[in-house]
Amino acid sequence: MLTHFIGGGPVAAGLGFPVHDPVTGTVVRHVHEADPEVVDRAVRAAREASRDWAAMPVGERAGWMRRLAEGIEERFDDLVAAEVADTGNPLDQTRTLDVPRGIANFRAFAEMAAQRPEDAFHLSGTFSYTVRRPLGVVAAIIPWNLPFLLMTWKLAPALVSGNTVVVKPSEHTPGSAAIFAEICAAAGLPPGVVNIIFGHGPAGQLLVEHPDVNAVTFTGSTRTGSAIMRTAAQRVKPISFELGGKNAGLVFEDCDLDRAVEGTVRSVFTNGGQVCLCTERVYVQRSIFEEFCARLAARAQEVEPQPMISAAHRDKVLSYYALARSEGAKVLTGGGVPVFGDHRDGGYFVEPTVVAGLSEWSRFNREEIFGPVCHVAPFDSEAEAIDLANSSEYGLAATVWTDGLDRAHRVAQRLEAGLVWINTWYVRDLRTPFGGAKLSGIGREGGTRSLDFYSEPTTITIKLEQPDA
Ligand SMILES: NC(=O)C1=CN([C@@H]2O[C@H](COP(=O)(O)OP(=O)(O)OC[C@H]3O[C@@H](n4cnc5c(N)ncnc54)[C@H](O)[C@@H]3O)[C@@H](O)[C@H]2O)C=CC1
Ligand SMILES: O=C(O)/C=C/C=C(\O)C(=O)O
Repeated sequence: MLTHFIGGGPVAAGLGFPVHDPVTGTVVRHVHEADPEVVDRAVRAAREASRDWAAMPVGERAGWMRRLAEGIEERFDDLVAAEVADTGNPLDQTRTLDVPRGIANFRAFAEMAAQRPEDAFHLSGTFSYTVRRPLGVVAAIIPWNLPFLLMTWKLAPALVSGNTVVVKPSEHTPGSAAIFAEICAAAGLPPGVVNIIFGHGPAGQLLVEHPDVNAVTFTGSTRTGSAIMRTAAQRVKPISFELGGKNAGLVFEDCDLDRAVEGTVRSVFTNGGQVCLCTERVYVQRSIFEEFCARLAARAQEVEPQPMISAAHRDKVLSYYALARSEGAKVLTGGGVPVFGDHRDGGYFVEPTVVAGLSEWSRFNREEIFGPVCHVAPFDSEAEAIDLANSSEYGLAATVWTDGLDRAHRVAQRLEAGLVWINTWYVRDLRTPFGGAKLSGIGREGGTRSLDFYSEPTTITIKLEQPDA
């Protein structure tokens, strides 16, 4: 049974719960569930480690980040195997995206923190400069879709900024976090700097409400973000949220159609649509609408189905397929459950699906589905396309497909989204601000934005003696 990692060692406490393989539906491992005592123990361990870790020069902490990156490299295959077993994500994607990003996250934030200049200002006989102090103990609540990528995306900047951390991975995906605990122990990371507790939502809630937790970083659903915000509000804890999306793709008639179709296939179906950045609403200029739809539907039929994370999530996605039909949609392809005739029939698969014909105000077009599915609709003008894209309560990401340089920039700047990709999708530079507007989140992480969130500035102003004339 997987144990918590507290104060540098394993802690076997709390009841056990099973984790299922999404590909077959069978149990892959059992895990301890954190109870109030475990949560308290983890936060106390983090607090005890906090003073020495915060006092360490940033260059030394950056050295620890590089050692953790090396530890990930050494355990690369184990991490990939654990991640694939828990998530059902494609092996190739896990080898090229999820685990390599863990390495990149630690290396990138080590460099950015070590080289970061501080603010300094000179004003009429005074000199002001800013120093940054860590927040203390940070709670990191992680989802299941890209678990290792997202855990390390939060851990690296929090740690290098001098905070100690208690991580709660998703109940569906504890495996890679448990291996990361072994990596921390093998590297000799000071006990209590990283603590990992397992469990469901209530364990996360206990962590967020713990009086000795100073800040919360969360990626996941808007609904849970809202619950965490209510809890954190009681002690006015800083929060950083990356939440859901209902992302739009805009396909203009002056696009490279091959590139737009392939890019949309990627942006809709990657990871079974279980990435917050995936496109769920595609708007296509009317002159190319029929051709685009036919080509997208044909390509969707070639996409290898991927399991959803759980039976409950599969049922949720299927309920949206049913909803689309009941709302009067035309199903261009998919809409059901694939039959393989092998062990995968016990898993949580759904068919890659494209639908059309629904109103913008249908539930299907308003709510995040988080599956391999999109709705396609025509538009007539650039202004209408922008209005349609912005008509969502979410504002995370958008894609624009056009060969018109002026149009690309004009449209991108008018979209109410934290991230806009032009003629591409999901290209990441870790130095850029990452996050969303409206229901998609609060704040931005990435580069100096992460370092800002995980630290508190103090401005120091000194009166200068005037030099002798
Ligand atoms: N990145 C994203 O945009 C994601 C969106 N989702 C969406 O959310 C839906 C529900 O999936 P869930 O796995 O339930 O996502 P969730 O957002 O509820 O879970 C994410 C994490 O939050 C924890 N958590 C749940 N309730 C909590 C609380 N009250 N306080 C503190 N931590 C809490 C969970 O244990 C997990 O570690 C999915 O169907 C999908 O639509 C899910 C995962 C990621
Ligand atoms: O940082 C990335 O590259 C990806 C982030 C993805 C999410 O935050 C998500 O799917 O929730």
